[in-house]
Amino acid sequence: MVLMNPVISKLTGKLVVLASASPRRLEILTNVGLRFEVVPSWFKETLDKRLFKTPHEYAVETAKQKALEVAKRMPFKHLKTPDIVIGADTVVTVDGLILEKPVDKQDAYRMLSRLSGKEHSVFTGVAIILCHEKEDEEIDYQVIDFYEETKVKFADLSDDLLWEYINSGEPMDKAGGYGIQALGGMLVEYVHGDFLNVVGFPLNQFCKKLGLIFSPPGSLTHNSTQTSPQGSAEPQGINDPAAPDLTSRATMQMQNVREHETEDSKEKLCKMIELMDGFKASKVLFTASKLRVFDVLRSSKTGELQAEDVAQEIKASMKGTERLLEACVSLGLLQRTGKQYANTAMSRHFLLSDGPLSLQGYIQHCNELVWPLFTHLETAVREGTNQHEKAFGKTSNNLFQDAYYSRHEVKLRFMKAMHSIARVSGRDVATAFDLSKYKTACDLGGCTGAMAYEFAKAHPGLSVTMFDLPKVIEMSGHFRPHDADDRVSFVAGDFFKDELPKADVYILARILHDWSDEKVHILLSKIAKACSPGCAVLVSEIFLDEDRKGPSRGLLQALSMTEGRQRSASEYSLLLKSHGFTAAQVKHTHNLLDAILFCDCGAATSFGCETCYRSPQ
Ligand SMILES: C[S@@+](CC[C@H](N)C(=O)[O-])C[C@H]1O[C@@H](n2cnc3c(N)ncnc32)[C@H](O)[C@@H]1O
Repeated sequence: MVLMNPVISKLTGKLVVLASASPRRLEILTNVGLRFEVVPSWFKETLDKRLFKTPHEYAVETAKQKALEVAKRMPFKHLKTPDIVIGADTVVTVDGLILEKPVDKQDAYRMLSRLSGKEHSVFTGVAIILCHEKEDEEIDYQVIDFYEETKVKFADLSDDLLWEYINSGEPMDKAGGYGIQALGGMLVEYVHGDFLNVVGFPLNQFCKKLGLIFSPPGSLTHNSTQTSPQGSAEPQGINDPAAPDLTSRATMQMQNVREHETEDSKEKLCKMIELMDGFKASKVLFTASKLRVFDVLRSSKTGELQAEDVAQEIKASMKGTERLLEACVSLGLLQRTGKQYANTAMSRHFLLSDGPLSLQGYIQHCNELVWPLFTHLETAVREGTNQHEKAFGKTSNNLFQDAYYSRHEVKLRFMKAMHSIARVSGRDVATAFDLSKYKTACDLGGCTGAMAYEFAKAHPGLSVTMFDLPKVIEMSGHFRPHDADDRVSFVAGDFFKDELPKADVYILARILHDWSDEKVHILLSKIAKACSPGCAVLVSEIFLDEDRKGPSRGLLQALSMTEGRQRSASEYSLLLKSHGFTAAQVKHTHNLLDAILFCDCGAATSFGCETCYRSPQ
């Protein structure tokens, strides 16, 4: 018997297409009464997994590409336009690895023994493509996507059992090398989450999503009315004798749609207000930092002060101080009990000038340098140039030599800014990859050495040479940590002109984005020349999403850049590839900077390359 799901019934009369040849997905959807055509996708599953922050993003993107390929092909090859195309992709992940379908029995054995005795995750990404034919016969594709995660634990599996299972042939066409719905069920100790998700399709969430598309929250669920995804009401079922009064139902429906729209527009308004006031919030943070409000509160005996005491300490007016403190409370930078103000955990963490993770240096840089540049944004956009001259009355052909290092206090401020970001992100960058096989590293443009010290701390066998312009090296002593490691040494030079120190790993942290492709090629060719076979290059930057739609931190920074540009991980990979470096591993650290490790494994050993895992050549 088929239990007629009211949501599934909404699809009656529509051309629904499943863009998958998987018999398991076909069975799951047929069992709930869905009528559909199967058009297997021609999309090759070749997306570079390393470019995705999480396995589910990879699965969702693959599902989306599979479904879009079918949706776009059908009007030409099949001469009909589907209403809905469903795509799905299932991956298994364990120990940070994505397991796909095994290529042979040995591969299946490797996968299954990795899963033995452990919990792993099964992710299915699903994409629902709604195809709308427009008046000009163009087709509009609306994509709704989601994913489901289920945790599965395997029992400890003996080699005999594994080989018996592998020889049954079942693992070969299945992600992770097993099928839970058949013999593979014997391997499983427990399942947490949607079982059908492990089989290949998260039916429950799929139905919920269809419910949201065809009957958004608040609308009537009676199957004789329907709300389109855009929110317009469409009364149906005129001939249904059991249907209640259609006019009042349609009116209620419209009311619900309007409520929904009101909620939606309120959310949009909040977002707009946040954007309009964003600059005020930044300036409050900059000013409170510059006036040392957070340090003053910390150094009081009880950690809290009244507004008048703060005003006295920072030598400012009572009225202005009170307004500033109140604004800080509203932004979560301070807390207030009665008349007493105190730091919040966030400000204790990042805003005390001597804290290990202090962002004070960077905040002052934003206030004194980035802020004036942004006040000329309109001209910068019109002219396509950096507004250094307008903001500071000086041209800057070379950002570092002409702008940052022209005056002592500006140089110090810039170095403090770099230092604070390197302190906050350095540990995550330094520990992003296993560098234990390397003995020497060179941090090119290492500034204060903060990143170099983090690398030395994270890798006990590594000596790090910090290389930067002479004007920087002469001041780096100011930033030397009290427990400075003597495996860090300093060399002065210009990386475009001078010979680079020899090293096994070259670190480029926030260097390449400052330069045009042309300059990047000059620097990379110098690194390639200094490199011996087997050496590596570690690039750490904000990586733009591949579609350049985010992260906004990177795209906003680009607006005040001079000759440089922000790039995606694959753009960096292309630049390095032309100098013989292969992108080996990508790490999204969830901190301020991400990282890619490139290797020059042209002369890999007969065992293959341990960094990029390429087979022997
Ligand atoms: C954006 S900062 C990055 C600092 C550091 N790598 C970090 O992540 O904190 C760029 C660094 O490159 C250095 N630099 C710029 N041009 C250089 C050159 N021609 N030779 C050597 N270093 C240079 C600057 O002095 C500065 O320290």
